[in-house]
Amino acid sequence: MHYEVVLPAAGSGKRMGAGQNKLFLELLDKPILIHTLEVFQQDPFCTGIWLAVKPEERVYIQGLLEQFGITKVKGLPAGGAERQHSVHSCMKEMQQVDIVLVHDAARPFITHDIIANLVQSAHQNGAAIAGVRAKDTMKKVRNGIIEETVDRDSLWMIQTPQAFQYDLIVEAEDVAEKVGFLGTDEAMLVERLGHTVHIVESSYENVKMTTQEDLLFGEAILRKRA
Ligand SMILES: Nc1ccn([C@@H]2O[C@H](COP(=O)(O)OP(=O)(O)OP(=O)(O)O)[C@@H](O)[C@H]2O)c(=O)n1
Ligand SMILES: C[C@](O)(CO)[C@H](O)COP(=O)(O)O
Repeated sequence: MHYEVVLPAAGSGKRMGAGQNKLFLELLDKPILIHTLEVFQQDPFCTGIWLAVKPEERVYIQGLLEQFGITKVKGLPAGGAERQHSVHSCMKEMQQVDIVLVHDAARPFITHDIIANLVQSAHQNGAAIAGVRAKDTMKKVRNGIIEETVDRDSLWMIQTPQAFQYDLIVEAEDVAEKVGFLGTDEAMLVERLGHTVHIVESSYENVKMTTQEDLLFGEAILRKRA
């Protein structure tokens, strides 16, 4: 089952504190962005990549694509103020396909087997997202006081990729924009339409490079996989 992937890469990396787009930081030998792009460049079922970028970074990124032989990129639309807007800008340029994956460019350790499971589930069910079971006890806190301990057995830590049948994610993004709804992932936009979203068990290695500590974990994963 073929798919196209949307990679939002237009963030500011505030929590990383690198003073630049965190996706340009190198893990061992190349930028985080290239590690992520190479997964999809090498996946035979990926027929196109859409990269949401900051306009001022477009030329630099185009240079990286050429340097590392990333040839599947179909477009570099301008990202928006929020991650959701960056994804939507790619969806507005993408032509009809069967399955669309949305994947944080800041998650370079996704694997082909998890992608394949997500694509298959989205093909069968309409929507499927990556996640792993919560490892810590989770509690609701208000004003520094524990309000509720949430049953951990039903809690998952949600990741990307998030896979959707094309028409479903287009409708969800368009409706969200129309009503001004802002979610922290694409699944929220589909859930609010009343559509079921399936979970596909992912890996604890599929970590999002968000803070400095994540870089240490990331380089350890690369060394383990070498
Ligand atoms: N307006 C935005 C915000 C985020 N992203 C992208 O969405 C992914 C996940 O977002 P996050 O990890 O939060 O990245 P940043 O927003 O850059 O990080 P921070 O919140 O620390 O500033 C990243 O690949 C980031 O580049 C994007 O394309 N457009
Ligand atoms: C989409 C996501 O990666 C799922 O966990 C997460 O919500 C992105 O959050 P961010 O603050 O935009 O990185």
